[in-house]
Amino acid sequence: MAPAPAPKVSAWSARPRAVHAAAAASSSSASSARTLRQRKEAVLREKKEWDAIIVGSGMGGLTTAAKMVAKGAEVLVLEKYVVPGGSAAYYEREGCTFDVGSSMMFGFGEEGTTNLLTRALDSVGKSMETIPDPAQIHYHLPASQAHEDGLKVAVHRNYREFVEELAAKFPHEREGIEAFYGDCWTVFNALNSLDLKSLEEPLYLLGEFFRNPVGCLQLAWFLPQNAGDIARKHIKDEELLSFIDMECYCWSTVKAQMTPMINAGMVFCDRHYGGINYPKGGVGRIPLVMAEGIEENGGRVVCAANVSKILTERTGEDGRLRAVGVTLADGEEIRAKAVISNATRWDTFKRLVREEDVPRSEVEFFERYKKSPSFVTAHIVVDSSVIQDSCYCHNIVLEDWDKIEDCCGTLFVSIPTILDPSLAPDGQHIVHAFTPDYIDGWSGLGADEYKRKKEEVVAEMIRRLEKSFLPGLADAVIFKEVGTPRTHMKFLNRNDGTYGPIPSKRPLGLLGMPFNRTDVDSLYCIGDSTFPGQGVNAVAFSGFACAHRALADLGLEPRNEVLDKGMQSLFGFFRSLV
Ligand SMILES: NC(=O)c1ccc[n+]([C@@H]2O[C@H](COP(=O)([O-])OP(=O)(O)OC[C@H]3O[C@@H](n4cnc5c(N)ncnc54)[C@H](O)[C@@H]3O)[C@@H](O)[C@H]2O)c1
Ligand SMILES: CC(C)=CCC/C(C)=C/C=C/C(C)=C/C=C/C(C)=C/C=C/C=C(C)/C=C/C=C(C)/C=C/C=C(\C)CCC=C(C)C
Repeated sequence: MAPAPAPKVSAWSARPRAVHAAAAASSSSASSARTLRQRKEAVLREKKEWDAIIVGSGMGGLTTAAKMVAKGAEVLVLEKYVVPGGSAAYYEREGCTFDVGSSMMFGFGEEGTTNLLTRALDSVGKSMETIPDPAQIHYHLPASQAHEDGLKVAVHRNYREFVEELAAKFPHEREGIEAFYGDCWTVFNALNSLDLKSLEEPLYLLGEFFRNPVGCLQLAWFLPQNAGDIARKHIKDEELLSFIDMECYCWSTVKAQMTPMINAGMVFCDRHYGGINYPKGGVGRIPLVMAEGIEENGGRVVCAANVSKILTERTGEDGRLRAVGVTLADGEEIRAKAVISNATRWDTFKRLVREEDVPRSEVEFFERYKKSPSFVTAHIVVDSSVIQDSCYCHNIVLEDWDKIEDCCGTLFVSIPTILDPSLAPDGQHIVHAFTPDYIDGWSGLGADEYKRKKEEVVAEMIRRLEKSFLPGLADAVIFKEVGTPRTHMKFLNRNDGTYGPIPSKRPLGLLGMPFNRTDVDSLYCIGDSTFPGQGVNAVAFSGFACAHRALADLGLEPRNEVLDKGMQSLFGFFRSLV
């Protein structure tokens, strides 16, 4: 994840990106700000009350909006930054288009029900050209007695090819490998047979149960389990178990024993089923195209609109607390029947909601989950001669198994120009290198010290890349832009720049993760602080689920009040066990 100063984009508009960028290039920053302000004022004059306001236009927010406008709801998305997308946005420099953070797209295939990005676009009448990635990741892992030159494994798009490659490195564990990934397929096939909607909506849940009891029971079985426990049932080799830890860590930022099995099933199979697919023109195209579709379906996506408070009132005979709208940083109040927050839970309940209104359930969430680290990221433009033809787009580098979870331990590297050369000028490649780090080490530094520390960290990244698979990298660098946890905090509005929540202690699978409703009526959460957690396809699921639940509460989808109440109590009971 990354990045740097604001892209020179003048205003959000429902136009193709080329037009958008061209408009940007011709605008001064003062006129950009004016255009954004004028558009915001015009949109706010359109209605006195919206069906739903969505705070933030990350992929969680946009997916929710897309599913809601498709059912006729009047939805306003408010984004603090100048373009939509959050972690999936883009910026442009020196003729290159950089992905701010997300670059490995799950859920972008053609088949099944788990391809949530494809389906969210489809719901607003949009589709995108994608480029299939032949491998999800190429791992460059520590050397051992058995693997003297380091453990090198490519996770091929073709499942059998991947299993054969791994089994060739661990022949004595062939059965364990087949059994562990086989369990992952059981999870995935069950997920991929459901019409994915809100688990908080009992009519839907009962319908799915009667349609597909085996799939639902399989999911219920795996729901409280973690990937590490299942792996340990089948596999004994410590090096292979460390490999499974890395397979989990590189997307969940925790090892296998802390990673919910449902999520592992999703990630370890979607990469072979639908495959990893890169959107032509860069990841930042997805939010632009989706926002365009939302607007074409009557919704509004307004940028440079910073929400400073979620408005609550005690209304109705029951006197219960309800969210009734938001206040913007410029003091403007906007009313809505539902407020949906795509900000992290820390930002939502420690900044946007008044302290006296924070429900007990949210305090418990802060006890169960803590903030994962942020990232130091470098977008490096290099002479293309340094990237060999055999190089894959996504790579992981680790030299010492004990350092997998350390700050700056695991090094992630994407080279998106391998898939889409149009992102950089001819003869150049983009190397996006990033490594986990906490805000603490970056807070309170003076300007010179901050700059020096950035240089040091990036020099070390380049040194490691030269040693592992990019010899000659240092001499090939043309341009580099470095982001730190401070950058993430500032531009992505994420508390301490965190990548998302991680369990404070060993979780019961996904049971501790809250769904979309909160204990403040009409206030919902989406994004990575809700079920099923981090990841673009995961936050897209939170959007599908939240849209369904909120539409039911607005009377735009079927609901049954008695069953709803029973379900709420049941979930409350489950969570008290956790
Ligand atoms: N696949 C990858 O390579 C990769 C890499 C990085 C991140 N990701 C994933 O992306 C996920 C994040 O998606 P998300 O949708 O939950 O969140 P997000 O952080 O992407 O988007 C949240 C949006 O809300 C906006 N916002 C926050 N507070 C606001 C306020 N007060 N007013 C107006 N706007 C506000 C932010 O500016 C941001 O645009 C992470 O979980 C991570 O896993 C994936
Ligand atoms: C209620 C009861 C009791 C029962 C019932 C049962 C049932 C029915 C259940 C159901 C469930 C469900 C539906 C679930 C769902 C889930 C999901 C959808 C999930 C998803 C997930 C996803 C994910 C996790 C993803 C992730 C991803 C990520 C994070 C990524 C990342 C990446 C990165 C960081 C990059 C890397 C790079 C390089 C290597 C360079």
